[in-house]
Amino acid sequence: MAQFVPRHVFPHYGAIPRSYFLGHHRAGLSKMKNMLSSIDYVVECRDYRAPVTSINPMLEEALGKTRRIVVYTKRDLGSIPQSSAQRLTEKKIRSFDPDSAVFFTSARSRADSTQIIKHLRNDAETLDKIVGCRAMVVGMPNVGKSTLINHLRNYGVGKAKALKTGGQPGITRKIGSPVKVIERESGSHVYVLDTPGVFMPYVPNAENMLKLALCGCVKDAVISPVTLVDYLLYHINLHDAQAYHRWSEPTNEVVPLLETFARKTGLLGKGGVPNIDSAALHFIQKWRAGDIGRFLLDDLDAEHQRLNDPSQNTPLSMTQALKAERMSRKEKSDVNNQPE
Ligand SMILES: Nc1nc2c(ncn2[C@@H]2O[C@H](COP(=O)(O)OP(=O)(O)OP(=O)(O)O)[C@@H](O)[C@H]2O)c(=O)[nH]1
Repeated sequence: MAQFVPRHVFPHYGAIPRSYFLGHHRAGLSKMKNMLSSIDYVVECRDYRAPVTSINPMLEEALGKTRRIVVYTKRDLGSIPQSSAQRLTEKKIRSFDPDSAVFFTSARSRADSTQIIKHLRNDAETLDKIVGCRAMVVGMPNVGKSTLINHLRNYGVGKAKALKTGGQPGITRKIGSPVKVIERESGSHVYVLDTPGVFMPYVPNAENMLKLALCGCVKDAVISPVTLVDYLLYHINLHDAQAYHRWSEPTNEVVPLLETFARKTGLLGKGGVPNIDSAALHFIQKWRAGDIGRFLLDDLDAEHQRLNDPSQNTPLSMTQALKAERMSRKEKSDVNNQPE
């Protein structure tokens, strides 16, 4: 049998939507900015599977110089615990933020969250604050902010879950009340505030939009699930084309893969016809649960080069991003209104 050759380039970035900036994102961002003067720390969450792509330049711009802790969430979905690959990956990720305290967390690991508690507890600059220390947890939608706060509370003060979490973005819509995560004898306790996930007004690079959608930062209905699985398949094949052997031989063809997947998992419509969209959503869910390989969607070496090359590294300001989003909407409506 001929040897399987994965695709080295993903062929169709064409008609992918590039924005998902909702009313509560805009309102949340503006409220966060107004609250900054009463905040000691920003805890910025990024997704471990897309450590560079899940940085939101809008948040970086808005939150400016406030002291920052960077937390890469969902570590369990991006690497194998204690492996040398994990150590190397995390060394590279750390190098992106040499001036911030950087943590990697998995909701399954108590030790990961405890490291953050230790850091906050020992922070000399907030030890003697009479009113206590306030940290605001920010990041893209669905990145795991509320989950992180629940864990910090549980491991810090032994209390049960305080915040609602869920598999789709937008569970948190407003800035929450302070949640105590550390008690200090001095009375300078540490409180953490949850915030609504904020997306960008416009994502200049269509591939980044696919990565963010796969990580769950945009609602599943925004991009066709079959396109998402096609893009995921491209990545899976580059890492381990055996990862889906339960359902299919290695393949670069998304529809036949989804047909066999639907047959083998019983996702059939009328007359036993495979339900392709439903199969695509289930396939993505399996990957999000860590069942079809654990790897990063970002190429860290390429990202490192890009970040060090000023000609390739011009993040859009909020105004530019909003303008780009308006232009893209106008282009779309012009195309739709053209006579046949
Ligand atoms: N496997 C895994 N899943 C996680 C982890 N952290 C969070 N999740 C899951 O990710 C989903 C989103 O988590 P949330 O805590 O609701 O995310 P959020 O950032 O508060 O979301 P918004 O309400 O959109 O702002 C939930 O299904 C969590 O169970 C993690 O470390 N590992």
